[in-house]
Amino acid sequence: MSASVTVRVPAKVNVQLAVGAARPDGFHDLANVFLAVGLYDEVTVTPADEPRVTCEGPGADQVPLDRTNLAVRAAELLAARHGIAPDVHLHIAKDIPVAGGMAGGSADAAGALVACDALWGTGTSRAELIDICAELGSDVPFSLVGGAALGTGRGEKLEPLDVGGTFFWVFAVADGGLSTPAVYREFDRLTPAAPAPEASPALLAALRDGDADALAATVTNDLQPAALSLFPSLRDTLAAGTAAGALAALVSGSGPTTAFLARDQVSAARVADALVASGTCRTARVAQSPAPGATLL
Ligand SMILES: C[C@](O)(CO)[C@H](O)COP(=O)(O)OP(=O)(O)OC[C@H]1O[C@@H](n2ccc(N)nc2=O)[C@H](O)[C@@H]1O
Ligand SMILES: Nc1ncnc2c1ncn2[C@@H]1O[C@H](COP(=O)(O)OP(=O)(O)OP(=O)(O)O)[C@@H](O)[C@H]1O
Repeated sequence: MSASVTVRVPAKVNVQLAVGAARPDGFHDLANVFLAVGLYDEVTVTPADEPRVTCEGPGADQVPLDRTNLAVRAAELLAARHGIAPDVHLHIAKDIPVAGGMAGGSADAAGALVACDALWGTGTSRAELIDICAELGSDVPFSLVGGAALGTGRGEKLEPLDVGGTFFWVFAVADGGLSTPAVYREFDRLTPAAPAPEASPALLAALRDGDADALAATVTNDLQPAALSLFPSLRDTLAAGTAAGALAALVSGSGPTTAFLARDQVSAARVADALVASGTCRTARVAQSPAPGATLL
C-alpha cells in the first residue's frame, strides 16, 4: 500500500439549468448542461488509525470536519461496499468556492472515492463508482467524469457532450453563501407551473462548435431568479461584469457565485479586474473549460 494518494477534481458551471416541477421525492427533474472548469480541489488520503478529515484553503472554516463532510461520507460508502474500515486521513486542499454553486463538496466526494479506491486497491468499476456518486448527491457523478455532460433525472444521469473549443470564464465569488435546498424552494415559490425541462439544441450546438458568441446567446439558468430573490445584490455583480465586456453573465448553479463568459484570456482578465474594482464581489477567479474530471496525481 502506498503512503498517500492525491486526486484533483474540478469545479463546474451549469451553462443550461432547466428545472421542472418538484417531484414527489422533493427533487426536481432537470436538463442540466454541466461544464467542468479549471478550478480544482485536491483530496489526499493517507492510512490512519481512525477516520479523520482536515481542510485548508479559502473558506475552509465553513467546511464541516465531521461525518457530514461529503468526502468522509464517500470514503465510508466505498469502505462499506468492500467490507473494510474507512480508516484514512482525508485532507482537502480547497480552491473551489465553498457553498458557491460550483459543486465544491461534490468534487471532494468524487475525489475521496477515487483516492480511497486507489489507496485501498479495491478496484471498483467506473460504473459502480458513478452509482456511489449518485447516492452521495446529484452533482457528484459529474465531478467524477468532468468534461461536459447533459444531466437528466435529478442531474445524476449523465450523457457526455462534445466540446469543440476552449471557453474562458470569470467567476465572481460573493460574500456569503446560498443553501441549495433554499434556492430550489424559492424556485418553487416563484414558478408555480414549471414546464418539463429540455436541453436546448442551439446551446448543445454552440458547445460542439466551441462558439463563445453562440454559447453566450443560449446560456440559461432557471434558478437565477430564485438566487437573485434571496441574494438581490448579485444583480449589481452581474451588471458590473456585463459593463466590463463579458459576453454573458449568469448565476452559477444555485449561486451565489456568478459566472461571466469572456471572448478570450485577455478579456477575461479585464472582466476580473473590473469586477474586483466594482466592489460587488469578494474576489474574482479566471478559469477555462472544459476541464478533466477526477484525476489521480
Ligand atoms: C444546483 C445544482 O448544483 C446544479 O448542478 C444541483 O442541482 C444541486 O446538486 P447537489 O448540490 O448535488 O444536490 P443534492 O445534494 O443532490 O440535493 C440537495 C438538495 O437540493 C435540492 N435538489 C437538488 C437536485 C435536484 N435535481 N432537485 C432538487 O430539488 C433538494 O432540495 C435536495 O435536498
Ligand atoms: N467537502 C465539503 N466541502 C464543502 N462543503 C461541504 C463539504 N462537505 C459538506 N459540505 C457542506 O455542504 C455545503 C455546500 O457546500 P458546497 O461547496 O458543496 O456548495 P455548492 O458548491 O453550492 O454545491 P452545489 O453546486 O453542488 O449545489 C457547505 O455549506 C457545507 O456545509
